[in-house]
Amino acid sequence: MIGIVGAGAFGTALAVALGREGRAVTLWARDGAHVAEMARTRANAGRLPGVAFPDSITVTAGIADLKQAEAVLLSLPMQALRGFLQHNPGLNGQPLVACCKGVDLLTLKGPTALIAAACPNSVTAILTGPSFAADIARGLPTALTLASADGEALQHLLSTPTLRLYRTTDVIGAELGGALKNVIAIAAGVVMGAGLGDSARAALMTRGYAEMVRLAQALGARAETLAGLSGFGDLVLTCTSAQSRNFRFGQALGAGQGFDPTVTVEGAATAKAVHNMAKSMDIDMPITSMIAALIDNQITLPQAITALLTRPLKQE
Ligand SMILES: NC(=O)c1ccc[n+]([C@@H]2O[C@H](COP(=O)([O-])OP(=O)(O)OC[C@H]3O[C@@H](n4cnc5c(N)ncnc54)[C@H](O)[C@@H]3O)[C@@H](O)[C@H]2O)c1
Ligand SMILES: O=P(O)(O)OC[C@H](O)CO
Repeated sequence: MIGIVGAGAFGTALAVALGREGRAVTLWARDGAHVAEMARTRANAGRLPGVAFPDSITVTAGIADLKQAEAVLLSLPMQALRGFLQHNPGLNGQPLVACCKGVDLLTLKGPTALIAAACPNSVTAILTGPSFAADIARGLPTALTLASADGEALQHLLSTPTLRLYRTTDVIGAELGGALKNVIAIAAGVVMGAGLGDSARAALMTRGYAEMVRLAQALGARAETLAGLSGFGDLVLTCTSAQSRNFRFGQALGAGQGFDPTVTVEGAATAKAVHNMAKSMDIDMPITSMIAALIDNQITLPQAITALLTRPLKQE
């Protein structure tokens, strides 16, 4: 049995994709009423409308029901992961696969470091890469990165004919790719929302990628990991699709409009965390820092655009 923590869009989509292949999946959610509704309707109308649960999915509000899982996928928003782990020490010892993208604002740790700190007896991994929950749930072809010190068994456990997992041991590179691209996706949304055009977005994505690689390499990641699915691949997807919540949040910011605060926008907190991290390491991340300042209302949109366009001319 595969355990999944978090019945949001992504956790539910993974449950459906794996369940459709006949694999037994237990999907945990914290809210008993939500679990009861999913059990009754065999769907998660709030997060993944129009997708029926295969028979092999069981839903539960009891975390102990995941005790026998071959692996537990943690599909929670990044800023909720640390608290969840603190309150559920019983997971220690089980293989734990982070499915979240971001950096914890308080500790400046990524998901696998948080898991390793809370559950030192667990094998840890991260599943990341370009994938919208709705696409996965519809059975559309998707390729992801599974990063772990030794992820071969997990790769086979979690791959399906339409959900193809590529394996790497560069955990830090894979998780930073997923975390940092969300910040650049907000910036790409700002560019489009402010009406600066497709050429400006391409420039932003390219310079954004340069700063992603700069920080990741300084933290020990391999540049080729950033060039793969979890970095470049996810950057392209998220910066160019209105399916992305990070992109849509940026669009609203750029257009001076409000945005539903209940929608998960991982890049917002991660922008602040990465800005703090880069500052302490004396690494230049102008786009990320601009987005952090913009979200915090420390600068206005015209000021942000002017600051980026008037940076000293330099070699590419
Ligand atoms: N949605 C996608 O297309 C997609 C694709 C790839 C990766 N991801 C990643 O998956 C992670 C989860 O995103 P999502 O889209 O499923 O978000 P979501 O907003 O759809 O769902 C988040 C779920 O987590 C639950 N939750 C929040 N705080 C919790 C807590 N403290 N304890 C227990 N449960 C809690 C919520 O009730 C909700 O069910 C994010 O890091 C995101 O970047 C999402
Ligand atoms: O909707 P977003 O912006 O959280 O993006 C979802 C996934 O990360 C895309 O790979």
